[in-house]
Amino acid sequence: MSDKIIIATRESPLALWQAEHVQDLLSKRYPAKNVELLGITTKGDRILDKTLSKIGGKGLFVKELETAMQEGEAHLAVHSLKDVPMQLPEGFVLAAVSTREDPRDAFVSSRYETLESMPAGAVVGTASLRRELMLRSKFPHLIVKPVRGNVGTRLKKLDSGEFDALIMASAGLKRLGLESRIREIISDEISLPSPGQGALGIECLETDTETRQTVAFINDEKTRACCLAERAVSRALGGSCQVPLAAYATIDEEGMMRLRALVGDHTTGETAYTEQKGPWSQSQELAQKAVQALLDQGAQRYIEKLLSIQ
Ligand SMILES: NCc1[nH]cc(CCC(=O)O)c1CC(=O)O
Repeated sequence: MSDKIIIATRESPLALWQAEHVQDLLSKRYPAKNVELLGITTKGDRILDKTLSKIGGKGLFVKELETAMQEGEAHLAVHSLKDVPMQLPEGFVLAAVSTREDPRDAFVSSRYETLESMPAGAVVGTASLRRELMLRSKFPHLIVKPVRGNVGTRLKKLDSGEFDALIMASAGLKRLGLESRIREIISDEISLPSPGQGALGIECLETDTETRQTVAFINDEKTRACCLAERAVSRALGGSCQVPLAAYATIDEEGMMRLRALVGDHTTGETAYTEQKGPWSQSQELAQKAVQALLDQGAQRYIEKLLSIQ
């Protein structure tokens, strides 16, 4: 066994926190090993002037990390699972999915206490079509404005008065020690989370059995089943930032999985929604049922319309 483990990571503060977190877990588990980080700036980090859905989506944040693994410069990459494309490139696997930080969205504002209390015409910043759809369908009196950049950049834009509020992932804010910025955790009944939100995904080469075994202890089976069900729904429906889609699964004490998913048209707020329940051992079947239920409600119509205007 080699005595070094190299983790490829993006260099945003959140990505670094997450990579350092895994570095910590690995160092504690394997005190004899040297666990290092390899910071990489991805195309997604460099192009900041366009919305994510227009520049090609999630793949932009992981491709360079995958190249580093292919070229033997790193053993594994740590990602926010929700940023990982639904279909990994040939030759890569999700070696581990960690337990989740809070998967819900957060309301961040210095002007208003809650999303509900915002008056007509107030401006909410988000770069996510899923959050835009939620706002359009449930809070049509609010104005949605795109915001990009990492967590810190977005908060600066909020503080400079460009927006009245932001909707962001609670997980990112908590990890960065910015929990005090959260005015309200938005219920998952109001804002259904994104596939994989709050979980970390560890990616490595499929053939690298040593790394796969090394990181296996970080994997949480139930979280993995939930996230894979969510990702299966997303994959079947186009699976990218270009489609406003939410999918969120939980498993109760009796082992029953509850999978909720929605997809819609963020320009009108129209939404197809489904909820499926069954034993968590059948999570992939539940995902298929959810997809079928969404298609039965005309989900294809939203997806085609979106893809045609891009
Ligand atoms: N799309 C960016 C992104 N990717 C992961 C997180 C937060 C951490 C997570 O959800 O696991 C964020 C920030 C946000 O959506 O506000």
